[in-house]
This record gives sequence, structure tokens and C-alpha cells, in this order.
Amino acid sequence: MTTDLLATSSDTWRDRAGDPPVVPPELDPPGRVGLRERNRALWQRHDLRRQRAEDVYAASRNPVRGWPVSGNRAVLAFFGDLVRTRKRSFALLVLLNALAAGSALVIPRLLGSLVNRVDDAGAAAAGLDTLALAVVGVVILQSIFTFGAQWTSTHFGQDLLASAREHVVSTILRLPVGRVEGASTGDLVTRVTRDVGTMARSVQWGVPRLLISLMTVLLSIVAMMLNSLVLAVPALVVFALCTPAVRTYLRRAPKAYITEGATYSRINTTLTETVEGSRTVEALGLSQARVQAGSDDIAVSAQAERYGMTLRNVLFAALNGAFQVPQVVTLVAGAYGYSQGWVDLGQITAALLYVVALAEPLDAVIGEVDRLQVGAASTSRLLGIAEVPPDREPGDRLPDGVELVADDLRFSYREGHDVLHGVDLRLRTGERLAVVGPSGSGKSTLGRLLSGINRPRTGSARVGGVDLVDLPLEVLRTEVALVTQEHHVFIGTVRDNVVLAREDSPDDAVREALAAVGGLAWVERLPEGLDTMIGSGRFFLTPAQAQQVALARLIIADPHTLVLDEATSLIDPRTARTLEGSMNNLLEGRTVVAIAHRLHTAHDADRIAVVIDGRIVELGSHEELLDLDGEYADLWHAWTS
Ligand SMILES: Nc1ncnc2c1ncn2[C@@H]1O[C@H](COP(=O)(O)OP(=O)(O)OP(=O)(O)O)[C@@H](O)[C@H]1O
Repeated sequence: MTTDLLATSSDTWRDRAGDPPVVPPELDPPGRVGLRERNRALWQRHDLRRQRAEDVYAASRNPVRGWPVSGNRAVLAFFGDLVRTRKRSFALLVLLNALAAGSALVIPRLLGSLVNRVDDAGAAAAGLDTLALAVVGVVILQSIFTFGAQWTSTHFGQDLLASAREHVVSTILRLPVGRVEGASTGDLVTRVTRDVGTMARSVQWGVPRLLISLMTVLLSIVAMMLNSLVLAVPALVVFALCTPAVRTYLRRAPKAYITEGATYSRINTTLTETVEGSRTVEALGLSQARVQAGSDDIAVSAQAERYGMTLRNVLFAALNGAFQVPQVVTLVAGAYGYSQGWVDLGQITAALLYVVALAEPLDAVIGEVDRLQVGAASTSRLLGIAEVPPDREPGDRLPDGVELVADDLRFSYREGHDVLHGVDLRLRTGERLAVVGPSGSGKSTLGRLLSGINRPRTGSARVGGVDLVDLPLEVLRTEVALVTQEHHVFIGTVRDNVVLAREDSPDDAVREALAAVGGLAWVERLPEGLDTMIGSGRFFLTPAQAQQVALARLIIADPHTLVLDEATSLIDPRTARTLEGSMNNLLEGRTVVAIAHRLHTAHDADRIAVVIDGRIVELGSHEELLDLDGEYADLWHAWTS
């Protein structure tokens, strides 16, 4: 039997998809031909969606195309660790649940004795009161234990959940920037939103409820056997007959739920792309195509969900039967056993009550196992993030000096396609170096390598003799920092946004940094000055203001080397010149690499590196390069003419 994603347990989906429904000729009047064609088209579409769901699953398991998904072992080890570190509360949880379940199981036995007393006409009146009182007493005890068990379970679940969330956040924060940028945004967003939520629900509710239900089932079985082995066997045999259905479900469910998660990632990726590229979509009239792409993703996702639902339905149908049959079997076995004198009426009553009472926890076990399967699939996707290989292993060595030296840098975004071809560069401490060159020549890539964002394929970029990518991130950022055209404003006050790298900075330092980039005047005009809330949905900053906040943030971070990747491009030329002018004072004493389109930046720089096709072809001052009459001179004449 295949475990094909969209085949049901009997493979009917695949068969049906391959062979459109056959209508016998005598029932096929001319009017039905259209219907048959429509059915055929429907099955073909279904087949296509099934194939695409398979592709989504395959892509989600391919570490080159998608982010990793952990295996079952990693998920079990993760939950095992969470539980192991909470041994005491886990033990209390088990004890209270055992007491609650155990006391519940005494009740059928007491009721059985009550029936025997009533049956035994002579002694009827004598023991009835005591037995009835005992039942009431046990019910009260059971309520107390149940309350305690629920309370402990909730706290245990919440504690587990908090740790799980912390784990996810810290894992994501340690991801290399290069890897995050290379990932599909939709996938990452889906993992940290939907998957965290699903994992959270299964950890908080699924784990404790499964424990409670499992314990109740196990103790019920023990109680049934203690009550009467003869009456317990038929029910146990029926339950045992259900194991193939459960095993089939358990074998197939992980794939189904991982595929569901991957299809949600697809939906989010398409949606994010559409929103991020909305201008292009509008300009090229792509709305209809984007809507269609979204609909296709949803159709594939619905197909994956249908498969999961079919698995659940088949399982629940099998188990529902299994819950009803034991009651009849126990009654028949009881009647026969009673006629043979093997069991008394009390035992039959107790056995029937146990079987009836067993249905609920068994149902809960199956329900929670399903919930945990969904949670486990989400957890494997979340733990998969931790399997993203780090692009650096920080060492212990700290830089001895501030000189930045690049040696034979080669780098490729795609294997076999280098965009830098052996760049050598020795920065002079405190100099302003402008990097110029045609679009796509590799200027930004060089900037990323010089600021330690990416690891070169070969060669090295070292500061004070230590490879940038061998430095811990917090050390790296105080050595060299990259400021790009993207300036994210985080939700928070202006102050919060400026002091990100050094949270204990005093307000005077914040104002000084803002003043240095020409941003203090508008900040002071804000309703609450430094305390004004900015960021998504709050006070709106113009791109130029956002850029000033970002630059002020860098001044507070205080690295000795700055790589400015067209940092002033979003500001109009006059403001840009002002900003650069005010920055000049502050940048004094720092080494600055300015990657620029506008050649006036180059004109002001101490040296200029001209990058063409991933190589530095000219390096020198403005005057030297003009005298050279090469690439730079051409660019300069074109710019000034
Ligand atoms: N994330 C990426 N994935 C794949 N290729 C990339 C990526 N970023 C840049 N490239 C390619 O690498 C080459 C160098 O790009 P880079 O951005 O470094 O050039 P640039 O000189 O800064 O260009 P521009 O001035 O237009 O920003 C280009 O061919 C570009 O298409």
C-alpha cells in the first residue's frame, strides 16, 4: 500500500484521480456527456492539486530549496528535555492525575457492590447506607484530586510553553543574517506565527490532557482486569483490533501535517511578494495573475487539508465503532458468564460501567494524539530553524588594532557564479574610501563582506588580525557596522530606536547623535520629543527622518569603521549633502567606506575604489584617478558633463 500524500488508506483518491467515474452506457443519455466531461475536468484538476501538494512537501524536505524540517527524534528529544528539566512538577502532575483517575475507578466497583447487596435480599438494608456514603465520599475526593490535577496541568503546560517560545525566539535571533535574507519570508513568518501557535496549543493543552487521559485508560484497564478477567478480555480484544487503523494514521499523519504547514508558508510567501511588489503589480497590471497565484496556493493547501481530514475521519470512524462494540460484547459475555456462575451481577455492573467510562478517555487520547501530531509537525518545522547551519563559529580572539584588511575576497550567491573575483583592499585607519562603479559590479557585496555580514567563499576580511566572521556578533558591531538603504524603524519611542545598540545611553548622547545627523530639530518639534512613539502604525517618519534615526543609532553604537551602502540615497541631494556634511564632523577618526552612486561622495573622499565586474580596477584619490584617465575619469566626465 502506498503512503502517497493524497491517497487515502485504501488509495481511493489516487485511483479516483486516475480513473474518472465510470457511468454505465445505459445510464448515459446524451445530456450527461457534458456532466461526464465536467467530472473528468474536476478529477484532472484534483490530480494536479495533489501533485502540487506532493511538490510542496518534497520542497519542504529539501534543505537546499527550503528551510530544514527536523525529524521525529529531534521533536521527542525537545519535549523530553522540557519535561526532564521539570521533574518535580511532572511527578506532582502524574501523582495528582493518578489519584483523580484512581478514585474515579473506585466508583464503579462500589456501585457493583451496591448491586450485589440489593441482589442479596437478606442483607439489603444493613450495608446500603455505608456503601452510599462511601460513594459520596469518593466522589468528593475525586473532585478535589481532579481540581488539583487540572491546576497543576495548566501551570505545567504554561511553563512548558514559555520555555518552548524562548527556545524559538533565541534560535531565530542567532540565525545568520545572510541565511535569513536567503530564506522565503513567507516560510519564516508562517513558522514563527502559525507554527508557534500550533506548537503552543499542543504543549499547553495536548501534553497534559494526553497524560491525564492515558493514565485514566491504563488504570481503567487494570481496574477492569481486577474486577473480572473474563469480562475484561472481550473489550481488550476489540480495542486491540483497532491498532492497525491507529498505526496507519500515525504513519501518515506527520507527512500530512508537515505538508499543510508548508502550503501555509506558500500562501504567505505569495501574499508577501504581492504586497512587497505592489508597485510592480500595479504598473504591469499583474493583479489578476497575483490573485490567481494566491487562489492556486489556497487550492493546494485545501487539498492538503482534505487529506489530513480524511486521515482523521477514517481513524475516528474506526474508533467510534470500537467504543460501541465492547459494551455489547461485555454484556453478552457477562450474561453467559452469569449463567455459568463465573461472575456475579456486581462484577457485570462494574465491568459495564468501566467500559462505558473508558470511551471518554480513549476518545480524548485519540483527540490529543491528533492534536500532538499537528503540534509535532509544527515543532519539527520550528526546530528545523535551529538546523540552519551557522555561517560562523565565533572564536575567542579579539582584534589587536582597528585596521581592516581584505585579502583575495571571492564570493558567490549561487554556486559557480562568483560576483567578486579576488578583491584585495587595505583600509587606512580614519580614511574615507568611496566605492564607485556601474550597477551590479559588486559594490554592495564588497560592503557586506567588509562588514562581516557574509563569509567570503575564499580569502578573508580581517580587523586587527582577526577574521570578521570569527568575531562574536556583539563584538563585530562595535568594530564595523553596515548601514544600508533600508532603515527599519522599530515600534517604540524615538529614544528606544536610537539606543538599540547601547541601551544605557543618556538622553544627552541621544540628542547629540540626532543633532549630528541633522535630526534633532524635527525630533524636538514632535509632540513628546524623544518619548514620541514611532514605528508601524505610530507617528509616521519620512524616509529621510527614518534614515536619520538609523544613522543616529550607528553613532551611538560607535564602531570604528562604518560601511555606508548608499546611506543617503533616499534623501534629496541638498539634504544628502547637509547630512553628509554634518556626518563628516562625527565620522572624523572613524574609517568610512561609502558605497555610492553619486560621484560627489567620491570627490570628497580620501581615496576612491572603482569596482568593475567584481574587481577593484582603480584605487587612488580623485586627482590621481583623473590623472590616470581611466574608468573613474570616464565616470566623472559623464557625471559632470
Ligand atoms: N541576494 C542575491 N542573490 C543573488 N544574486 C545577487 C544577490 N545580491 C546581488 N546579487 C548579484 O550580484 C551581483 C553584484 O551585486 P551588487 O548588489 O553587489 O552590485 P552593486 O554594484 O552594488 O549594484 P548596485 O549599484 O545596482 O546596487 C549582481 O549581478 C547582482 O545581481
